[in-house]
Amino acid sequence: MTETILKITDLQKNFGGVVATRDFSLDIEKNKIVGLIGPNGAGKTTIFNIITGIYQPSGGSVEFMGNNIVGKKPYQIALAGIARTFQNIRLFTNLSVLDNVIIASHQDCNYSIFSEMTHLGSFKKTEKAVREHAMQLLEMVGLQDITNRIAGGLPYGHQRRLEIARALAIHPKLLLLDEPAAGMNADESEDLCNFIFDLHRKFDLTIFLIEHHMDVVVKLCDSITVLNFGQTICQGTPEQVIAEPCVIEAYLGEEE
Ligand SMILES: Nc1ncnc2c1ncn2[C@@H]1O[C@H](COP(=O)(O)OP(=O)(O)OP(=O)(O)O)[C@@H](O)[C@H]1O
Repeated sequence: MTETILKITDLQKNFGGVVATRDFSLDIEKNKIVGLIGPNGAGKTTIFNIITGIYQPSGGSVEFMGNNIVGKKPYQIALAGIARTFQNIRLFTNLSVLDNVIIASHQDCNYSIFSEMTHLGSFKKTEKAVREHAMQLLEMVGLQDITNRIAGGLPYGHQRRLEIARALAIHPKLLLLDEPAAGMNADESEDLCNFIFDLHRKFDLTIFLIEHHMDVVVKLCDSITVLNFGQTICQGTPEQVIAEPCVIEAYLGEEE
């Protein structure tokens, strides 16, 4: 039986006179990989920003695992189980690879300020567990040999992997990836696809991704939604979507 993990209904977002999202609805089933594509300015990132609580919608609803998440703060949504990466990678560039993941894990800890200040009891145990978990995540994303390197000095592909390790540190059920293959060549994109498939399997994750590289979207996704001017113009399997004349005109034509 299928289970809807994210239900978006009639979402609207206006920025003054600009309608960034218009009557957008989408159901995402648990354990699927779903793509969101469309030309620049179509409203894709705005949808991610609404799901993650960065923007409040002008109308409509977003339900995650049956609960309305509109109005919740970004950290509450993260703790509920939605993690994301950004179009422009966000890391603590002056900190080590390991510390970047440890800091991300702290969002998920529940020790008190008192135990933190006194370094007593649960804090010590939690710190040890956090560190071990961070190391496990770094191993999963293939960065286990460079845990002491400074994040800002890593090659681009490694920074992407580190950002994903940080996202995984909060034990998400739904992972939003905003243009994970941006700036990658064909070989790097191929590696990324295998990496995402691997994560999807190992962590039992549902993945919702924005991507301009059509080969990546077609390879990864169970279904794709195409957006133009804030509205869905087409939705279906990769094969259905790439055969749609309106998609070729609005998106693929532009790429060519
Ligand atoms: N904070 C904001 N203030 C005003 N307008 C905004 C804001 N954020 C987005 N917009 C506008 O909303 C529209 C959709 O932008 P959005 O970034 O969601 O598009 P996108 O599909 O993600 O584009 P890209 O592929 O270039 O990242 C654009 O017209 C954009 O200028």
